[in-house]
Amino acid sequence: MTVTRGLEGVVATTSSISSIIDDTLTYVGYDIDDLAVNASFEEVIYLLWHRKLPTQIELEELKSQLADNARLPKEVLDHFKMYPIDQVHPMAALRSAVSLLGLYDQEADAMDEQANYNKAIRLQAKMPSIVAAFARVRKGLEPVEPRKDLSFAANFLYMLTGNEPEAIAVEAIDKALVLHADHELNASTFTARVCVATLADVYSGITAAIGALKGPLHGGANEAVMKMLTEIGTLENVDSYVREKLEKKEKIMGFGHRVYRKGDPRAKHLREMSKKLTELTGEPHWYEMSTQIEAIVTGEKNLPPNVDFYSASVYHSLGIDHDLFTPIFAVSRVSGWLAHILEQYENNRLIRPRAEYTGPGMQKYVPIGLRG
Ligand SMILES: CC(=O)SCCNC(=O)CCNC(=O)[C@H](O)C(C)(C)COP(=O)(O)OP(=O)(O)OC[C@H]1O[C@@H](n2cnc3c(N)ncnc32)[C@H](O)[C@@H]1OP(=O)(O)O
Ligand SMILES: O=C([O-])CC(=O)C(=O)O
Repeated sequence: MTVTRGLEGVVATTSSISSIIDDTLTYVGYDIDDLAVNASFEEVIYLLWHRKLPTQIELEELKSQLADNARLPKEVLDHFKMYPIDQVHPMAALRSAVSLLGLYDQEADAMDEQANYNKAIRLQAKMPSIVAAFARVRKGLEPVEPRKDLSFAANFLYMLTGNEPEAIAVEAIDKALVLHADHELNASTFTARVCVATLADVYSGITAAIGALKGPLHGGANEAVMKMLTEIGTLENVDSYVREKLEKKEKIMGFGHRVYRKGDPRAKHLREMSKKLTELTGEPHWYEMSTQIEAIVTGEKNLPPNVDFYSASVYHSLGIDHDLFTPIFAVSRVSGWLAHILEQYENNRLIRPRAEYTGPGMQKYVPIGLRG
């Protein structure tokens, strides 16, 4: 047996959803640079699920299906009030709420194509409602009902704050959602596919994927980046902080990638947004600190920033609580997870690799009374 640690370079499936070749990311053949500038998140959802861009009529239909399904069942909202609110990370709340949603979906275990598509719509529609409602309930505020006249991105911000968001904030969130939507066989998507390849239901797959995204080596890195920026505090502290960490062989969050070598093509869009938003909020130091960190880490380790690095200062500039950064990633990535789950069901085979055993050789059972 040959063991490939972390499955690096192992090709575990075929997929027609997204690809990363020579540091270029495409969704269904469309370059992420093109989509980031031109497409709305709703168009991207359609693209990932149908492998084609929607016509105007198809887009309107998807938007109204999402709007019609955005309300949360009362049971989920009531459940939030039972959580030990001070200790619960919003990713844990999201993971639990998605699992709970499955209990109230009468089609939860139906496996036909239409039922699975219906569940995809419901989950995509309800994820931002869960994140926004939890964020409010934990502050003692009432959840805000979703509106049918707003875009997906605008509705999310509206449910979070209770106010109609400014155009610049909607533009930033919409672009962030487009950029995070899918990424080939990343850890959380692989988790979702492994889970549903047992023919488990869609809710199980998404619950598992949220768990995988939560870790700081994956989606949790965006929150960790903001923690680092806050700890550093000022431009003057950047140099010593970063060099000390590198000397101690500690990781700088938001840098490095398993697949990209020259750089993550999504990072430049978020860098640009970070510059614009931090200037607008009168806090350019978050961007300046970030670029200085980038210069040191790239210079010393030849490690470029990944998608999580500049998204931190973008979300911070929008006034979003730091522990909601990863849940926002999930609100976007659920579109990719769902596309992969539907693709897995279309041509399923159980995913079951092997492990090379490194424990002791054959041993004889010793009754408990005779053990030393
Ligand atoms: C959406 C996303 O999931 S993007 C990734 C988000 N995660 C992060 O930003 C966390 C920080 N980055 C990392 O931990 C890694 O780069 C990962 C997890 C993204 C990729 O991991 P791997 O492909 O397994 O690379 P691995 O961790 O083995 O690193 C290879 C080498 O680069 C170094 N390295 C990798 N990332 C970093 C980093 N961020 N800071 C400092 N050194 C790093 C490692 O220490 C290692 O050095 P060594 O060979 O001297 O021991
Ligand atoms: O692909 C990966 O390993 C991680 C990543 O960048 C993502 O999921 O967006």
